[in-house]
Amino acid sequence: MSVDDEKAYLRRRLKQARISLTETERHVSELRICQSVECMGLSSLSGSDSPADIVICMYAATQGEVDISRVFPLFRANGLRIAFPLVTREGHMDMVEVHSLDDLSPGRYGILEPSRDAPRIWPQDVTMIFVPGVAFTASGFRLGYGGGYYDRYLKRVRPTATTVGVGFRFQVQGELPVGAYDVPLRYVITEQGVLDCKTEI
Ligand SMILES: Nc1nc2c(c(=O)[nH]1)N(C=O)[C@@H](CNc1ccc(C(=O)N[C@@H](CCC(=O)O)C(=O)O)cc1)CN2
Ligand SMILES: Nc1ncnc2c1ncn2[C@@H]1O[C@H](COP(=O)(O)OP(=O)(O)OP(=O)(O)O)[C@@H](O)[C@H]1O
Repeated sequence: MSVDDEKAYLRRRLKQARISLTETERHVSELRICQSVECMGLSSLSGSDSPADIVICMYAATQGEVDISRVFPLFRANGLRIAFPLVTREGHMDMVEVHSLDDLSPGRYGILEPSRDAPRIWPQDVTMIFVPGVAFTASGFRLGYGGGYYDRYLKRVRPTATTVGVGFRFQVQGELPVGAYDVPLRYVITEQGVLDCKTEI
């Protein structure tokens, strides 16, 4: 199988598995995952930055991705700045600050997005970014929908930004086809806990 065929096969299989979860399975896993997302996000408050200087990038779940939006109110209550992806053109996205989930409306690919007119976050200001995906490895490699959006975006954030993949445990694969553009993530959160990708092989 060619690398592209292998990626296409994995995307099909894992997207199917994601939407096949029962409502209860999804609910239980999402609650556990959100606890880790909460801890990880709030850990950014223990550094020297004031909360207003901390920018956390979230995402609006689509196609059965883990929905982490329930942590939004807690992050906001702690004064953190939250941003969501906005597709700007094919293969490219920016992050836009969001004050309320009501600021989001359906955009490209039907995903909830912030307004095109709202100010963009400077990628160098990103403190932490939660990254959805179709598949991950314990070493932090990630397979997305194939648009290269996160691959390109992760190259623009500051090197000290904490990059965190979010998925269900079955999305963690032993190996994935790795491309030259792939930027490995620092952590991967699943319902079984947090994988520290620096210590995983
Ligand atoms: N929740 C979420 N938001 C995100 C991403 C993501 O992966 N998840 N992105 C990260 O990339 C960007 C959007 N990228 C996407 C790229 C392709 C498809 C998609 O559904 N592609 C179709 C085929 C193309 C089409 O419908 O035009 C498919 O997969 O079948 C969705 C999102 C920005 N926002
Ligand atoms: N930094 C980059 N500059 C130019 N092209 C890139 C870059 N990153 C990725 N690409 C291209 O984008 C396409 C998709 O890459 P890949 O299959 O790794 O996407 P993905 O990680 O599955 O998708 P996404 O990041 O949108 O979820 C590939 O053809 C790749 O060559």
